Amino acid sequence: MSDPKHPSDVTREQAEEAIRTLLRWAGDDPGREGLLDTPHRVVKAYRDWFSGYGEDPAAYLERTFEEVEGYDEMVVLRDIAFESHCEHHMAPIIGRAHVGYLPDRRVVGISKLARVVDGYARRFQVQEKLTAQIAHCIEVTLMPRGVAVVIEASHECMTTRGVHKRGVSMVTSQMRGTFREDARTRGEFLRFIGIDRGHA
Ligand SMILES: Nc1nc2c(ncn2[C@@H]2O[C@H](COP(=O)(O)OP(=O)(O)OP(=O)(O)O)[C@@H](O)[C@H]2O)c(=O)[nH]1
Ligand SMILES: [Zn+2]
Repeated sequence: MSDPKHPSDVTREQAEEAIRTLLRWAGDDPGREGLLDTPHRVVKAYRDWFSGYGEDPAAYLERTFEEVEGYDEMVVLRDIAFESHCEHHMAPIIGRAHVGYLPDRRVVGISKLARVVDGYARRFQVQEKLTAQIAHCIEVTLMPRGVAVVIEASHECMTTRGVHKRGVSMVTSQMRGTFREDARTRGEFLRFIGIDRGHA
C-alpha cells in the first residue's frame, strides 16, 4: 500500500483480514454475501476516522495574520462538532469543542482552530488528552496571552455498552495563561460558550 499520508506499515490486505477475523469472532460468516465487501468498507472508514495520524495539527496554525488593527480581545470558536474514538474500547466519542484564545499580535484563520480539533480527534483518544493536546498546540504555535479549551462529549463505551448510561456527557477543560490566572477572563469565555453556571 503506497499512501504517503498513511503512517503505518500494515497493508490494506492485513487490515481487511483482521476485520474478517473479528466478524468470525463475533459469530458471523465473513464469506456470506452481505459481508463480502465489509472489510474493504471498514478499512476505508478507518482512514477517515483515524486520518489524524497522518496530520501535524500545528502546521495548520503556521499561517497567521499579524496585527489585526484595533482588535485585542478574545477570539472564541464554539460548538466545533467532532467525532473521535476512545482508546480503551475503540468506541465513538461524539462531542463539541469550544476553543478560545487571547491573541498576542498574531491571529489565525478561524477555520484552522477547527482543523486542529479534528487533527487530534481523529485518533484513538482519552478526552482529557484531547483537550490538553488542542490547548498545547495553540499555546506553543500562536503564543497567545491565553488559551481555553472546553470539550463536552458523550462516550459510546458508556452509553451503548458497560454501564449503559444514555444522555451522560463528559466535560473537560484546559485553561492556560490569562484564562487560568484571571477569573474574569475565564468567566467571559464560559459565558460566551454558555457554560457559566457554577464553573467560573
Ligand atoms: N477519564 C476517561 N475515561 C474514559 C474515557 N473514555 C473511556 N473512559 C473510561 O475508561 C474506563 C476503562 O475502564 P476498564 O475497567 O479498564 O474497562 P471496562 O471493564 O470496559 O469498564 P466499563 O466501561 O466500566 O465496563 C471506563 O471507566 C471508561 O468509561 C476518557 O476519555 N476519559
Ligand atoms: Zn471507552
